[in-house]
Amino acid sequence: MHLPTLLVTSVMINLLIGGMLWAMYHLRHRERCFLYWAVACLTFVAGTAIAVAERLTDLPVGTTFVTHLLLGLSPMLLLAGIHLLMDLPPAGTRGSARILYVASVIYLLGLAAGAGFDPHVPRFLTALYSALLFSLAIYRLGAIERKPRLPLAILQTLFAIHGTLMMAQVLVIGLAPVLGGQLDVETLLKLILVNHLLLVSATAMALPLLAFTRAEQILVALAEQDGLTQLLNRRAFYREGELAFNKARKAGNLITVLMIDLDHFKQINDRWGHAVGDESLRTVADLLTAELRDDDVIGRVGGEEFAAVLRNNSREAVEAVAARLLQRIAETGREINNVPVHLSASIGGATLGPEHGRFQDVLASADRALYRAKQNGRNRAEFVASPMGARA
Ligand SMILES: Nc1nc2c(ncn2[C@@H]2O[C@H](COP(=O)(O)OP(=O)(O)OP(=O)(O)O)[C@@H](O)[C@H]2O)c(=O)[nH]1
Repeated sequence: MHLPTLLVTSVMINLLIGGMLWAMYHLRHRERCFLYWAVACLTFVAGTAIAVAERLTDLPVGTTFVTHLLLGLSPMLLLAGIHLLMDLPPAGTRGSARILYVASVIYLLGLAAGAGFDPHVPRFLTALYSALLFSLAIYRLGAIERKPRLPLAILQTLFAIHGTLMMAQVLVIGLAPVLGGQLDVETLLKLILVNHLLLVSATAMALPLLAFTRAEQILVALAEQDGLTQLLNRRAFYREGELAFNKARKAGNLITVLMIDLDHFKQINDRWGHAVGDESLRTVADLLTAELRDDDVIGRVGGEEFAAVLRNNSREAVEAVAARLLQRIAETGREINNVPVHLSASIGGATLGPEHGRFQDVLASADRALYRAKQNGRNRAEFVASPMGARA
């Protein structure tokens, strides 16, 4: 392996990838994560180029410091780009931020103190610092809740291999003085460098994949969301409800559908205006989200009509939930936007029974119960009697 050839190849690959990311930054309406990643590639190129120049000419001592500063900055920018893309706080959690600051200060001081003495010292420090950054990146990626799973798993794997490789470099340099002639340090370091180059290229390919799947995920979420209340829209609610129905059927569990319709909503709009009407809808949506469980399915299925699928509940428990919802809607909706709206709702409920062959059948039963609640004076809940729903 000819080292200058390796380094020049590295510069070329990173220039190409950096250029590609730079182009993506412009094509993707200046999405800043691409800029960070492009600059990460370019700082790596600059660091490597200075390292080559250092080998070929007699550059002053300070250049080693600058070289490694750039090489250490590169994974840092990579991590910052991921934070931007995934809407994570810039420095991560308080614990990881502290680790990052302390490590960065030690790294800088170590570089400043050791760069002039032995060429292996800055390589040792940069590898150690990079390994730490890769570990932090794995940790931060693991903590992301809404995941585009595949690209995140690919990136975590690449970071794990890269971090291990950097630790191997640390070990090789660290053990060299102890093992003396038994270790062919230069050959091992070249081997690590080749793998490092491959990993840099693979990581740069995985980053746009992460950005694109993330963008698609956001678009899909928007297409399934009701713009006013952020609840599931009708289509998404039906799909999720059907999934819950099929799961419950298979497992022999209960589910209950609640149809929740606001009372005399037309009058609220007519009397107080659409802004108050909209705020009332948002208030009820927030209330449903707060009162129901995380794994319940909640949607806005019509203008002033909401629906929920409650999982694994007995009829008695669901009746108590409905009563609590009515009470909370009346309490919270007494005054909205400083006007006495006196909001109330009617609820129709149906628990999965043998007569329900499809999810739509449970919905139809809940709709009939809702009709009864409206007929019987509103601000109340009615349930469809079901042979299976009665026991639990
Ligand atoms: N502000 C606002 N109003 C809406 C929205 N979607 C539907 N509506 C209104 O909701 C009202 C629904 O009226 P109706 O279907 O007659 O029902 P209601 O007045 O609630 O009467 P009952 O359901 O019988 O108690 C209509 O006036 C719609 O214009 C919305 O997104 N925002």
